[in-house]
Formats: sequence, structure tokens, C-alpha cells
Amino acid sequence: MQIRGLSTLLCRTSRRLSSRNYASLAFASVHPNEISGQHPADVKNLVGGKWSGSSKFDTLVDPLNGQNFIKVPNTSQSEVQPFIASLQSCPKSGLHNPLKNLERYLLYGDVSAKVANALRHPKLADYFARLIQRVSPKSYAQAEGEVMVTQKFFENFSGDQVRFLARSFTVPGNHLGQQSIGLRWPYGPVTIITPFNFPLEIPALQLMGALYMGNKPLLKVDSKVSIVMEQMLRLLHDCGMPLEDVDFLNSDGPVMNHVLVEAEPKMTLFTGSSRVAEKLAGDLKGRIKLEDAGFDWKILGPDVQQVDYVSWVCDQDAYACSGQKCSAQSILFMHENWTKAGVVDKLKTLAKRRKLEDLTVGPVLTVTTKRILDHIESLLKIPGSKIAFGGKPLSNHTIPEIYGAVEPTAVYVPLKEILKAKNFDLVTTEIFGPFQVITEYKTAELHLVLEACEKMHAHLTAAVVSNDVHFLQEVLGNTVNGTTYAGIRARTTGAPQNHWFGPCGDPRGAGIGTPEAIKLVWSAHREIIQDVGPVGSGWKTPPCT
Ligand SMILES: NC(=O)c1ccc[n+]([C@@H]2O[C@H](COP(=O)([O-])OP(=O)(O)OC[C@H]3O[C@@H](n4cnc5c(N)ncnc54)[C@H](O)[C@@H]3O)[C@@H](O)[C@H]2O)c1
Repeated sequence: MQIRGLSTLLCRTSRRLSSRNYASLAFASVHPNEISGQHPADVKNLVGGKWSGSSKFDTLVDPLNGQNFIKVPNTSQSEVQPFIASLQSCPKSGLHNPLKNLERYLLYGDVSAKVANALRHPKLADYFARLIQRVSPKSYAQAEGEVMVTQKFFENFSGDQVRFLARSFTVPGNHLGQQSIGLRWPYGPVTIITPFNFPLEIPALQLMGALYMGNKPLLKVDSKVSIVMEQMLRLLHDCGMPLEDVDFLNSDGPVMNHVLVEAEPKMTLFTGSSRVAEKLAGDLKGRIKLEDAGFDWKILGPDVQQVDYVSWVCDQDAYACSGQKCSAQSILFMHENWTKAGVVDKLKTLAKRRKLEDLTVGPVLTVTTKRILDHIESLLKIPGSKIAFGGKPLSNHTIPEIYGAVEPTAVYVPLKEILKAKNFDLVTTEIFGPFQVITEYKTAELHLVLEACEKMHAHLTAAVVSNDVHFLQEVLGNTVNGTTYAGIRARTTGAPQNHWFGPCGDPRGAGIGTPEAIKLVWSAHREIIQDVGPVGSGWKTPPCT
């Protein structure tokens, strides 16, 4: 009965939505091109199915001109009780699981299909790309790419694909009537915390993974960019997601920390800096999975080929989105054959093409100009270090001082100096901006490169640029990064929906995007051993053992 009722509802909703024209953007409460100092936008919280404000608001400044342009709730500790209560209202067995409310697997397959179709509409894709650009300035191609990955993800989990995520298995038991059934079980109340740099892709993909597996999530996106996810939630509601399924909180970090400690969610997914990740791992007593900082390396192997192509990939990896991708190339180990082939000059030429007008370089949202320049100065004190290119603040701009504005920069540091204990932490500090360290090695020094990779703490993405199979074997066999590209076309960035993205080498490491990532992060294994008999007619009580 329940399922028939639901399918009638889905059919009706499908008919209604197929005639809906997303060119009208009826679901949206803001328009990216209209947000300005004169017409600031308002972001809302969502709890228990109702949109609401808070007693205090933060006013965000436009990263490109410093105008006050968005008001975001700065929810205080005294206002978070409804969020805690809403989380605690969800049982540990979740909103659905393989033995409860099965129709919700179908509901989410249907919601995903509708969102995927909606995002195919050029006007809607443009809407989200422009909204991303307003709060996290990056080139249109990069912002559009984020929307496309999100659209494909929704397509991937349309129809029956949500219930396939919860596929179980059985193993025959010891006697008739006995079998063990392995199930993917939700955690129930869960929280998701995401950073500023991918305002749509990271929260949308993790949120949907949590929902697909039967959890009830409270979502907290960095307030600087939460307007994008607020609008995405409105689109999800428009496409049939029940209003009460997701709560959405805008607050500072400490208030969210308080919610976590009070509400005790059964699982938290944190994407952001390692500093906050480690604090939360302690506060939550390990009930957390992490996608934290990336100090991502690329090794150019001894076989030089396709120099222009490889140089272009290096430029994109280090400087697209102004280096504000967790997968951005942080250090480049160049075999001497590549330096002889002029790769550094090519990188310099490519980096010079980047300009503020088209946002191929732009504001750095979490590192100030001073901090970046101070870091460069500290590196230059290391013997043999030098600026390869860049190293100056951007000129002729109106980026406010709270943000960073520097040219795409590379600092050369000799390999042997990098490895010295007094320099290593400094050289491998993640600067979340258009900045990388470059260095050179000879064939006989590959072990030093591998030693550097071994000593690093974050193992997110990496690239081994070579088609020399034995070289690849040696490097891949002795390293751990969770998303490692290998081959002459290898890159460090590019986290599409079609492959796993996440760190390795840490039992708390999470993933994003693929069925494996969703199952690992958002469900636990439960085994039900059915033993229904019959008991043999000749059974007698045996001696005790
Ligand atoms: N591994 C990945 O997939 C991935 C993806 C994107 C970014 N990152 C990393 O994120 C970092 C950049 O983002 P950031 O500087 O905004 O990170 P951040 O750690 O400062 O903030 C991330 C989120 O955590 C919240 N937060 C801060 N303190 C908190 C607390 N005590 N309790 C609960 N929530 C808290 C913030 O409000 C924000 O929403 C970089 O280190 C980058 O490498 C990693």
C-alpha cells in the first residue's frame, strides 16, 4: 500500500516537474547577477522543515570589490537547541534502511533524476556557476565544471541506483534455515561540515550520499559561500526532497563545535583544514571521517615527452582556482631531464597568462597577501632557494585586505635542503593560494624524493608523470596518496564524479563521489544471522560444554 501510494505521488510529481521550465528559476530566492551593496542577499537557516533567521547576522564582503553584499545568520549558541533536537529526533536506525521505509530509496532515486534533469538546463547551470563565482571567485570554466560534476553525480544516482547502494549479500549457514545477511546500515543522525572552495560540489555530493544511505544530516557549509547550498536545498525541495530531511545551520566554527558535542551525531564528515579536523576527531571521540588538508606532490619522471602538454597540466594543477583546490599541486619534483627541456620557463609563460579580469587568478579567501609573502620570504632564507616566477602582490585591484591577492608563484628549494629537519615543516606547509614549491632531482636521487613523500603528513592527491612502467612501479609501490594519477597525462586536480577522491593512509580517511565512497562514509556493516529452523525432530538436549 505504502509503495503504491508513493509511486502515485512520484508519477504526479514527475508530470508536474517535466512541464516545469527551469529557465524561470522559480525555486530560487536570489539571483547572482543582482546581488550587490545596494541589494544584499539574505541567507536562511533550515530546521525541522522551516526556513528561519537568527538574532545576529554576519555581513559578507564581495571578494572582488569589498562591498557588503550578503547577510548570513551568525547563529549563537543560545539559538541552536532546535538543531540539536532535530538531530536527536532521528533514531540510530535512520530514516530508512533495508528493513524500514524502503520506498525512500526510490524517492531519492527520483529526486536525483529530477535534479540531474534540472541542472542540464543551461539557464540553471549558468545560475549555479555564476552564484559560485560571486562567493568563491574562479574562472567561469572552473565554476561551470563544478556544476557539471554535480549534475553528473545526480545522474549517476538516479532511478534504482540509490537502492543498489544498499545491496546486501547472503552466505549459506551451517544448517537448514540459517544464513548470514550482510547489510549496509545507516548511522541515523549525522553532520556534514564543508569548506569554502567548492561551494556546491563538496556539500551536495556528501549530503546526497548521507541521505541515500538513510541518514538524517545537519549540514554546515562555510558561511562565506553557504548561499550556494541554500539555493541547492531549495532546488532539492522543488524536486521532491521532503523539507524535514535536511537541517542547514549557518554559524561560526565554535558554535557548530558546540552542536556536535551536545547532539552527539553518530557520524560526522568533515572536509577542511587538518587543524580543525584533529580538534573534532578528539571532541567526537573518533566518530568522524576526514577529508583534510592536501600538500599534493607531482613527480616528473626521467622520460621527457609532451613537454607543452605536461607544462600546461602543471600550470592548471598549481594555479587554477587560484590554487584553492585541496588537490592543488603544492610541490613539483622535476627530473633534471625536464629542467633541461625548459619546463620552468614554460610554466612561467603559462602563469603570466593568468589575469584578474577573467578570474584565472583572483582573491585568496583564507590566506592574506602578507601571510603568503612572509612564507615566501621564509623559504628564501633556505640556502640555494630562489623565486622562479611570481612572488609579487597583484596590482590594480579592489580585492579587500582581508583576502589575499598575489601573482601565481613558484619558489625553487634544493631537494637536500627540503629534507633537512629544520626546513621540512616550513617547505611542506600548505599555502591555500596560487603558490608552489619546485625542486630538481637526478636519477640516483629518486630515493630522496620518496623520502620526502614518506615524511609528509597529508596524503590526498599525487601525480607521477611518466610512461616508464618500472619508474611508475617504484614510485606507486612506495607511496600512499588516496587519489594518485599515473602516466604522462597525470594531474593532481580534477575530482570528477567518476572516480574516488579522498586521502589514504589514515583509518579516518573519507571519500567522495563514487558508490564505494558513499557506502564507506555513510553506512556501516550490519550482519543479521537468520536461524529460523526447523530444529530436527530427533533433537535432544546435549551435555553441557
Ligand atoms: N580533502 C578534501 O577533500 C578537501 C577539500 C576541500 C578543502 N580541503 C582543505 O580545506 C582547507 C581550506 O578550507 P578552510 O580553510 O575553510 O578550512 P577550515 O577547517 O577552516 O573550515 C572548514 C569548515 O569547518 C568549519 N569549522 C571551523 N572550525 C570548526 C569547529 N571548531 N567545529 C566545527 N566546524 C568548524 C568552518 O566554518 C568551515 O565550514 C584546506 O586545508 C584544504 O586542503 C580539503
